[in-house]
Parts: sequence; structure tokens; C-alpha cells
Amino acid sequence: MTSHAAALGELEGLAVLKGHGTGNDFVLVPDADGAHPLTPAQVRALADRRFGLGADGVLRVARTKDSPEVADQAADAEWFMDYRNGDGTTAEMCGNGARVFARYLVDSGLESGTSFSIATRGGARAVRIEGDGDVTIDMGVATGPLLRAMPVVSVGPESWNATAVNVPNPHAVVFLEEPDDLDALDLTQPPQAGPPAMFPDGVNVEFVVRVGAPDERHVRMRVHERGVGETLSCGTGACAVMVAAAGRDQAPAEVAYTVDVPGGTVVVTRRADEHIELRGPAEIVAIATITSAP
Ligand SMILES: N[C@H](CCC[C@H](N)C(=O)O)C(=O)O
Repeated sequence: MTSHAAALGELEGLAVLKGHGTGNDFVLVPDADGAHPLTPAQVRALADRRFGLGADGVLRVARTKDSPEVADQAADAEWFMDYRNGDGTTAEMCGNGARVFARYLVDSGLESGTSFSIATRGGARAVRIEGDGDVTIDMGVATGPLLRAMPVVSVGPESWNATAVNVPNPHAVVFLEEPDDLDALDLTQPPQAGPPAMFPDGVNVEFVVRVGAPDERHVRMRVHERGVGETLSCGTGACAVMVAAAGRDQAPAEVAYTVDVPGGTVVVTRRADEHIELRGPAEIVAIATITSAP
């Protein structure tokens, strides 16, 4: 029996869902009574695209008040988005996941309004369900560009200076000149980002080209995610890209960028209070029950 089969066997009978935000896909695990805290091995098994359900990450739906690491957010948010990368590691925040998580809370009746907050490892985050079905997440204030030292990113023999931005998970943003250069990048292996001391817990790396003139505030990106690999979209990455591009463009404090990702398009807005808002679609595509190996 594979280790994945054993891990899934520990979850036999569990009802889960599958969803995505611009192609960044997740297994959602409703766990209101805290019966399934999920081990890293169980996360890897659920996320495995051959031996499991397949996803970039896992979103466990837990009660904030019963989750010690975020219980201080319980007054603001009833539900905790316990995000895990597909390799079983945790991360501070997941922007696309937050949209899918919010969609599930509303569709399942666990939240009844169109404005509420969710708890995350990065802090409580306000959610707004838009009239057209999009979901907007207040991602808080990004920190960066971090100017203490310009990180360097390498892919094979090529290297570039990058811009470090935390959302609050760590990102390194590389601007490329030509769209063909973006499309030609081999992201089957993790880019190297350094100096290592700058990213002691690893880093998500985004590669960006402008679309049109700078004042069109339109960019296109690819991303290699920490703990996952290349994904079709990254919400926190899109936010990091917006902050880096706005700095590069010397854009006004209040500004919005359209960010094209391989899986679709999101809009990232910086408000006057410096909060970053991520707006985009969120889909629940399936419901499933974990059954043990026959
Ligand atoms: N796809 C996620 C990013 C998860 C970040 C995770 N890969 C990490 O920081 O380790 C998003 O939409 O923000």
C-alpha cells in the first residue's frame, strides 16, 4: 500500500470539495468539529494529482475559536482558513484560496452575508462577495519593496535582480522585458533566490512582463510557488507583483492593476489606506467522499 493510500485511509468517509480561483486549485476539507487536523502526509495525499484528488493546496475549514494559533481572531472571524501547500507545508496567506474559501462559506450557508471576515495565519481578512459573483479579499498592507538588499533570482544560467514583497508570505518579483522571455522560462524546477538569509523559509517567485504602456496598469505573470511548483495563478503573488510594478511605475498611492495569470485575470487595487484588495472569480467544481483503497 502506498503512503498516500495509507494517509487517505485515515480520512475514510470524509466529505471534501474541489475548487479553484483562476486555475489555482484546492481541496476544501470542512472540519467544523476539529476531527481532522490533517497531517502533512494526509495533505500530500489529498493534493497528489495521481494517487489523490489533486490540487495545488488544501483549505481546511476550521472554527477560529478552536484553532489556538488564530484564536485571537475569533471576535472578528468565525472560520479559519487553515491553508496548506501541496507539499504539506503551511503558509501565512493564500489569496486565491481565500476567495474559494469564502465562496464555500456562502454556498454552504456557514456565512449568510456578502461581507464577513475569515481568520488566516496572516491575520483576519475582510471578504466581499461582489454582485457579479467575484470575490474581493482585503489582503492587508503589503510590506515592500524590501530594499535592504536586492535579491537575485536565477533560472538555469540566467539571473535577474528581483523585488522582495511580503503579503505577508514572501515573494520575489522579477521583471522581464519581452513576452517571449516569459513564455520561454523553464519553471519545472524551483528558481534559485538569494541571498539565502533573505528567504530562510523559502520564497514564491513571480516573473512579469508589462502589457501595453505603463499607464495601462496591466501586467502578465507566471509564478513558481513555494511548496507547490509552477501554478496557473497566485493571489498573494499577484498582489506582490502589483506592489512591485506600482513602485517601478512610480504609480500613485491609490492604483489598480490588471494582472493576467495563466489561469485567468485578477484585479489588484491599492487603497488610500494602503490596503491591497484582490478581486477575482472563485469556483467550487466538485464534491467528493474519501473512500479507502478497494
Ligand atoms: N496560491 C496562493 C499562494 C500560496 C502561497 C504559498 N505557496 C506559500 O507562500 O508558500 C495564493 O493564491 O496566494
